[in-house]
Amino acid sequence: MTEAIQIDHLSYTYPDATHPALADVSLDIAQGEWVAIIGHNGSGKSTLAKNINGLLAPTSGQVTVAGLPLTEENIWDIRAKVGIVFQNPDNQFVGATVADDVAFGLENRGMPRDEMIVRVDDALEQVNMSAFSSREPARLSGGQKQRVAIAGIIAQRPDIIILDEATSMLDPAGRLEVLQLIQALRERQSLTVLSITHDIDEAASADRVIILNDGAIKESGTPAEIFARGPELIELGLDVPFAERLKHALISRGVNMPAHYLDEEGLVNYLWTLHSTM
Ligand SMILES: Nc1ncnc2c1ncn2[C@@H]1O[C@H](COP(=O)(O)OP(=O)(O)OP(=O)(O)O)[C@@H](O)[C@H]1O
Repeated sequence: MTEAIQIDHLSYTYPDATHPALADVSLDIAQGEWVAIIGHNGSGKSTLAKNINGLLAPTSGQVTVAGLPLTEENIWDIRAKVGIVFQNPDNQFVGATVADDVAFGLENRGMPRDEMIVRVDDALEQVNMSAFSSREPARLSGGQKQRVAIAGIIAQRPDIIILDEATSMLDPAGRLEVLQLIQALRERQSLTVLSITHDIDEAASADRVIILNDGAIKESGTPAEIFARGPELIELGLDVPFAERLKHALISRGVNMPAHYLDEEGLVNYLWTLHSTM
């Protein structure tokens, strides 16, 4: 099976820097996998994303995307396979209406109008925004704006979507909207998702979580494996899910709690069993 993204011994040092922003990072992401990269400010997350879509060229090492080595000749083919949703929904709009905006990338590729209309309608339907196609993007909520930005990407039928802090400016409802959309898209098509995030709920939605620390991979595992290391995460300056923090607070007060990771629902269910045996 082709890996969606292969990163082999990637190092990157900014031209004016003495310390590498990425140091010997190796990572394979399978087609259809959802991987979340977490790490404190300055750990190298954005630098990694920029090395994956060719905005930066590795100082050493190799990046391969959908089987294509990232080189100057392949860069446009690779960018057609990788869509990036950025942090600020307001900076992503170019069209006067939602439909124009979703069509923009297709127009740039010179797609015939008939095919373009079908793709735009299909993409808006997939993000549940068909009813808004003639609206002005500026008047939408944050979550709706990010859904339109995602429609603009899926209209181009990429293999990989990178969410670069894509939910960080949204309120909790908007964040949930976007995460549920990504889940739904993945159920319908084999989409590889790489989310770079500070948001612990977004990381918890992934198949695998990778912790970057000082430009290197510190840990990699399922969300449950990673979040079970609560105190270690706090030491790395990372957020810990509410349920995990509560569990540790209860342990420190002498309550007997399971060692494995519990999400909120799991914690509530466990606390009920304690209550019923008292
Ligand atoms: N243009 C640049 N020139 C020099 N150094 C840079 C540049 N951009 C980033 N760096 C440095 O590279 C390291 C990694 O930065 P990067 O932005 O990739 O981290 P990050 O994990 O994405 O941080 P954040 O969560 O704040 O976005 C940091 O030490 C940062 O100061």
